[in-house]
Amino acid sequence: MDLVNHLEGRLLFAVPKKGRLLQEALNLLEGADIQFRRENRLDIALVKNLPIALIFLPAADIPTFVGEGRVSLGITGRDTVAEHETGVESARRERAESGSTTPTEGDAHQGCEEIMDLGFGACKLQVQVPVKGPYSKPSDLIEKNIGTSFVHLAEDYFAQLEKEAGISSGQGPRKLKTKIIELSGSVEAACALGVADGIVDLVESGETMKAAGLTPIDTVVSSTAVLIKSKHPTNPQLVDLLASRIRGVITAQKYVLCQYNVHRDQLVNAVKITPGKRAPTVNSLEEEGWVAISSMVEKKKIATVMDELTEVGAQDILVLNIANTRTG
Ligand SMILES: Nc1ncnc2c1ncn2[C@@H]1O[C@H](COP(=O)(O)OP(=O)(O)OP(=O)(O)O)[C@@H](O)[C@H]1O
Ligand SMILES: O=P(O)(O)OC[C@H]1O[C@H](OP(=O)(O)OP(=O)(O)O)[C@H](O)[C@@H]1O
Repeated sequence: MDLVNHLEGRLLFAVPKKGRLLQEALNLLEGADIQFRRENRLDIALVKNLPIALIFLPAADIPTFVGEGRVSLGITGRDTVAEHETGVESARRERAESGSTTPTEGDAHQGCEEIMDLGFGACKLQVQVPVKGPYSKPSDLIEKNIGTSFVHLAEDYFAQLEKEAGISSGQGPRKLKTKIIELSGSVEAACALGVADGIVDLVESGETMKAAGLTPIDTVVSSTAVLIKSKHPTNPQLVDLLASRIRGVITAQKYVLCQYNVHRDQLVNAVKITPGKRAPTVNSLEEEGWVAISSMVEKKKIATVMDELTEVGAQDILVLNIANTRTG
């Protein structure tokens, strides 16, 4: 089937085609009951149960498609959104300063709006230097060579440093004294191979940089995966519906339901321990003086909460996983 000709009337939703965000993004789509089958080697998949087409794109390109309004919705890293928006802004500024009338990427750009943090893909874009080297603070790298895949964020960062040091006359790559070298991957190898004095690259566990003999000296951006939308989506109601479903899945993943019985004398203390998202549900038990409480609790806090409930005399404490939610 020629899928490209079946996109009419469908909301386009961009999903990372590979890499770190792919699996978690697919899990979210499944949780939101977005049903599709991706044919081998095809980067478009029609959704069976909703008027949506999924477009599988490199995570770094998704802000371009969404920002220009070609695709209405996307899942990508906040770092890629920041890089794209910074690039557009810098192109606009350069153009305005030069008085040029040649169209640039920024002309088609309406902008991306972040709908929500998706809670996975946490990483930091950091300035890294060789452990056994002469650089210990970011300003030591002014006028040096910097390797990165995030050229616009790096340019902005060093423009700011140069300004603070009283070296540069303003922003923009042409005025920068520090040399930003664009690399598309394995950025951590650049220092050891003599291409760069320092790098600006993503770090999660820190293992890659440690193995490459590098150490962080600053963080440029902290990132997680985000759901973004274009300024003028083709079907705003469907965007809201999908956002609501995805929010429900994320909440379900983040919380558990805690149920227990406690004596009415301890009700105030118990409610302090499990205040719930809105408020706990409290029901009377058939047994005189006792109540049954059920409340949503953040998964990461549940062990401590159970300890504290036990201390106030709670009994029959049960913790249940939540399959899905729609909460206020
Ligand atoms: N080590 C990491 N830990 C967690 N998230 C990361 C990590 N590296 C990257 N990310 C996140 O995942 C996004 C996609 O990066 P990833 O390297 O997986 O993409 P990719 O499309 O495979 O790109 P490339 O081919 O350049 O590696 C990044 O923009 C960032 O938000
Ligand atoms: O802190 P860590 O958990 O070790 O992760 C950091 C590494 O992950 C990313 O690279 P990726 O594996 O995507 O490879 P690439 O940059 O060479 O494409 C990033 O560019 C670092 O190299």
